[in-house]
Amino acid sequence: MATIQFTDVSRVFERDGKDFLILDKINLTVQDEEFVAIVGPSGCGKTTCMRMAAGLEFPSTGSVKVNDVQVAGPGPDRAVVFQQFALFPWKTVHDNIDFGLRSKGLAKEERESLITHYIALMNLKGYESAYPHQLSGGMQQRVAIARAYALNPQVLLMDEPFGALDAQTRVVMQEELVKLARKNPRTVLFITHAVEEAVYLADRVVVMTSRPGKIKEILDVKSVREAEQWDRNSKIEDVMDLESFVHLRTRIWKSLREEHAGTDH
Ligand SMILES: Nc1ncnc2c1ncn2[C@@H]1O[C@H](COP(=O)(O)OP(=O)(O)OP(=O)(O)O)[C@@H](O)[C@H]1O
Repeated sequence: MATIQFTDVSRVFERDGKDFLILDKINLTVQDEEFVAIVGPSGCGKTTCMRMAAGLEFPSTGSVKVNDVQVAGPGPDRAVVFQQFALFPWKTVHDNIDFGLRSKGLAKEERESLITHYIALMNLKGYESAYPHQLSGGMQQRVAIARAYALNPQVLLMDEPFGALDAQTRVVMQEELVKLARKNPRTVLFITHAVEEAVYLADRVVVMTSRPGKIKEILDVKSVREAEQWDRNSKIEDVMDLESFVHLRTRIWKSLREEHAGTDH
C-alpha cells in the first residue's frame, strides 16, 4: 500500500525580501497504485509539489504524507525521475541500474535478474556495458526509468520525464510507460505540460490554477478509459483519435487556457 497525501499544503517563497504565496491550500490524495498527473500554467508550483513528495522541499503550512507518515526527507520508498537524465556518467547502463539495488542491499543474483528484466523491458538489450554519453537522449531516459522501476519503489515521482525528448521518442516512451504502468501498477505522481500526455497516461488529471497554485479541478480519466476500452489500442495516435479522449483533452485544454487568459493582464 502506498498513498501520497497533501493536506492544506501552502508554500510561501521569499524573494527580494518579499513573501510570495506559491501554493495555496492544496488537498490531494494519490491512492494506492493510482497514476495522477498534474497539469498547470508555468510557475503554478507543480515542481514544488513534486519536491515536497520527494522530501526535497517542505510546506509552509499543511502536511505532505506518504503512507500516512509525514515526509521528512528523501527515502528509498520513493523514486524520482526528472526531466534531465540524472545518470552517473562514469557508470555503465548496467551499473547505473545496479547502483540503487546495491544500496537496497539486494543479493547479486536478485540484482542481476532485475537488471536483465528491466533492460529487456525498456528495450536496452545489448547496451548493458555502454556509458551514458554513448546513448541517445531517449535511451538515457529509458535507463533512468528502468533504474527507477527496478528499485520497486512504492511511489514513483516523475517531473516532466519526457520533456527533453524529441516527439517520436516521446511517443515511444509514453507507450512503454503505459504498458509498464498497467502491467505493474505503482503509485505515481507525474508532472507534465502536455495535456495529451496527461490524459493518455493518468488515472486522474489535476488541473492547477495560475499562481498562487490551487487545484482548479480533478478529472477522472480512468473510468472513461475503462468504459471506452482505450487500452485495446496499442498506439497512442489511435487512442488520441477516440472521441472520448478528444473530449477530455479539449476540456482540460480549455480549463488551462482560462488560466492563461487570467494572467495576460
Ligand atoms: N527555492 C525557491 N525560492 C524562491 N522561489 C522559488 C523557489 N522554488 C520555486 N520558486 C518559485 O515558485 C514558483 C513555482 O515554481 P515551480 O517550479 O514549482 O513551478 P512549476 O509549476 O513547476 O513551473 P514550470 O511549469 O514552469 O516548470 C515559481 O515562481 C518559482 O520562481
